[in-house]
Amino acid sequence: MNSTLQTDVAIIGAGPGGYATALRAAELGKSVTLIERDAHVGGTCLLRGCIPSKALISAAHTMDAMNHAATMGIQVTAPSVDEAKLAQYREQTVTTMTSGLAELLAARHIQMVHGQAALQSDGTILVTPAPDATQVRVGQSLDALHDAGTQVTIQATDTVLATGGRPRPLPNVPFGGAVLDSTAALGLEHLPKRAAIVGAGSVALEFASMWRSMGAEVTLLVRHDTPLSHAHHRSAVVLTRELKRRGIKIVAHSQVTETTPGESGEGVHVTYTSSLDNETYGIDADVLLVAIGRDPNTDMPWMQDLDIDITDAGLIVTDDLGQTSMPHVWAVGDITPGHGLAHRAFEQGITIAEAIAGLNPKPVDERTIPSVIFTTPEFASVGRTVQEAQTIDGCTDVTETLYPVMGNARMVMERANGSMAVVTGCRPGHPDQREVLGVHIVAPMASELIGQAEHVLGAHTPLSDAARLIEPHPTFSEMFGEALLKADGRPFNTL
Ligand SMILES: Cc1cc2nc3c(=O)[nH]c(=O)nc-3n(C[C@H](O)[C@H](O)[C@H](O)COP(=O)(O)OP(=O)(O)OC[C@H]3O[C@@H](n4cnc5c(N)ncnc54)[C@H](O)[C@@H]3O)c2cc1C
Ligand SMILES: NC(=O)c1ccc[n+]([C@@H]2O[C@H](COP(=O)([O-])OP(=O)(O)OC[C@H]3O[C@@H](n4cnc5c(N)ncnc54)[C@H](O)[C@@H]3O)[C@@H](O)[C@H]2O)c1
Repeated sequence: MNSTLQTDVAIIGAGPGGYATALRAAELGKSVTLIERDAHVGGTCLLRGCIPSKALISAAHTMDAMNHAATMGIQVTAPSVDEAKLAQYREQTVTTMTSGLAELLAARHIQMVHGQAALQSDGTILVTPAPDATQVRVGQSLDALHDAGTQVTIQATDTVLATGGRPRPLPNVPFGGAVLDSTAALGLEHLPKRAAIVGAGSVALEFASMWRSMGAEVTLLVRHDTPLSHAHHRSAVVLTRELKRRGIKIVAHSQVTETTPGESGEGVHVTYTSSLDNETYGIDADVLLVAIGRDPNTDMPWMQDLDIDITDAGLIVTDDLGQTSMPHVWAVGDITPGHGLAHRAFEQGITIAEAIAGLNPKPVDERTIPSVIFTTPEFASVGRTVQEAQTIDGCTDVTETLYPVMGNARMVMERANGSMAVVTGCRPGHPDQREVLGVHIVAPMASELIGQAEHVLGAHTPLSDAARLIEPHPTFSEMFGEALLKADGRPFNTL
C-alpha cells in the first residue's frame, strides 16, 4: 500500500547540507522528513569523502612519523602496511561517524525515508525505492525502517534540495578498471605501487600525498603550470616544492588524452600531451585516479522540469539565505555555486533552517569559509589574496606580510617546511581600521591554525587587537601570532 506523509520540512539528501538543515529545523520545533537513497546517512562526506580519506591520511601521518623517527634518534624497522587492517580501520571510522549521526537524527525525532525522491512542480515529493531496494522504507532511523510501498508521497510546507554531486570523468576516458574516481580509490583493496593522478585540486593532492607516504611512486598530471593554480600563489608554489621534495613527480602543462590497459592487461597506460612542446608522452601505472572536480546532481529530469534557476554549470541559484526562485524550495551544499566543502554546507543548512523557522539569520559569508588540503605539509587558506582584496572587495592600503616559518620552534623540531602569508588592509568605509583580510598557510597543523585566522577575519577584529592574542609557547600557532605582530609593524622573533 502506498502512503502519504505530511511534514513541515522535507529534505532530499542526507549529506552535510541535508542533515545540517534537518538537525537545526528539528531543534527549532519543525517536523522534519529526511529522504536518502543511500543505505546510510552522511552523504559524500561521511561515506566516500572527508571521513574515509582523512582516516587514510591519519594512517599516512603515522607512516611519515615512523619514517622520520631516525632523525630524532629513534630506530624503527621499516614499517609495512597490513592492508586488510587499514581497510578495517577506515570502515570502522566511517561506521562510527554514520551511526553517531543516525542516532542524533533519531534523537531529534527526524523522520527518515529510504528512497529516491523527486520534487514535482506542484510541490509534492514522490519517493520511489532506492536503487538497492524494492520498497520505500520509512522510520525513525535508517536502521529501523518499515516497508511503506513502492511509492510514498510527501506533502511538505518547505522542501530543501541537498542532492550533492558525483565525480566528473575525463572527456573520452570513462571510469572503470584501473581508471578510478575518488570513491573507487578510497575502497582499493591494495595500495598502488605506481599511481598516476590527473587533477590539481584537493582530491588529487590529498591522494598524491597519502599514497606517497604509503610508499607509492606518484605522478601528478597537471594541466596548468602548478597545482592549485587558483589558490594563493606563494602557498601553491611552496606546497608544490614540498610535494616534489617528498618525491612526488609533477608533470605540468599536461593533458590526458587516452588510457589503455597496461602491459599484460594489468594497470593502465596513460597517454598525455604536453602543451609546452605539443609532444605526446605515456606513463604506466597500477591506477589512474581522475580528480578533476565533481558534477552537481541537478541533471535529473524532475529537477530540470522545476521552475528554478540553474546555471550552465548545473548549479542552483539561490538568494543569500538559500531560497531558490521557486517559492518554499531551498538548495544547500555542493549543488549551489561556491566552495564544495562540508563545513560550508553545514553553515548553509543552519541558515536555511533558521530562515524557514522565521528567524532572521545572517547570510553565510563566503569570504570567511576556510579551505584546507590535508597534504603533508597541510595547506590552509581563508579570505583574500592581495589582488582579490583590492579588485573584488575594493579594500585599500592592502599589503601582504610573510612570516619566516622556519624560525618557529615546532617547525624546527618537526624538520618541516612551509609558508605563512597574512594579507591586511582597510575595508571600504573603514579607512582607519586595518584588519586581517586573508591568511594562507602551508605547515603541519595548518588545518587547526586556520580556525583562529577565520575568527579574527570574520569578526573584523582590528589588526592591533588581533596582534595582542597570546599564543602558547612553543606551538605552531605562534607562527600566526608572530605574523600578526609583524603585520602590525611590531615584529618580535623576526626582523
Ligand atoms: C574524496 C573527497 C574528500 C573530501 N574531503 C573533504 C574534507 O576533508 N573537508 C570538506 O569540507 N569537504 C570535503 N569533501 C567535500 C564534501 O564531501 C562535500 O562538500 C559535501 O559532502 C557536500 O555535502 P552535500 O550535502 O551538498 O552533498 P553530499 O554529501 O553529496 O550528499 C548528497 C546526498 O543526497 C543523496 N541524494 C541525491 N539525490 C537524491 C535523491 N533524488 N533522493 C534521495 N537522496 C538523494 C545522495 O545519496 C547523498 O547522500 C570531500 C569530497 C571528496 C569527494
Ligand atoms: N580537504 C578538503 O576540503 C577536500 C578534500 C577533497 C575534496 N574536496 C572537495 O571535493 C570537490 C572535488 O575535489 P577535486 O579536487 O576533484 O576538484 P577541484 O575542483 O578542487 O579541483 C579540480 C582540479 O582539476 C583540474 N582540472 C579540471 N579539469 C581538468 C582536465 N580536463 N584535465 C586536467 N585537470 C583538470 C582543475 O584545474 C583543478 O585543479 C571539491 O569541491 C573540493 O573542495 C575537499
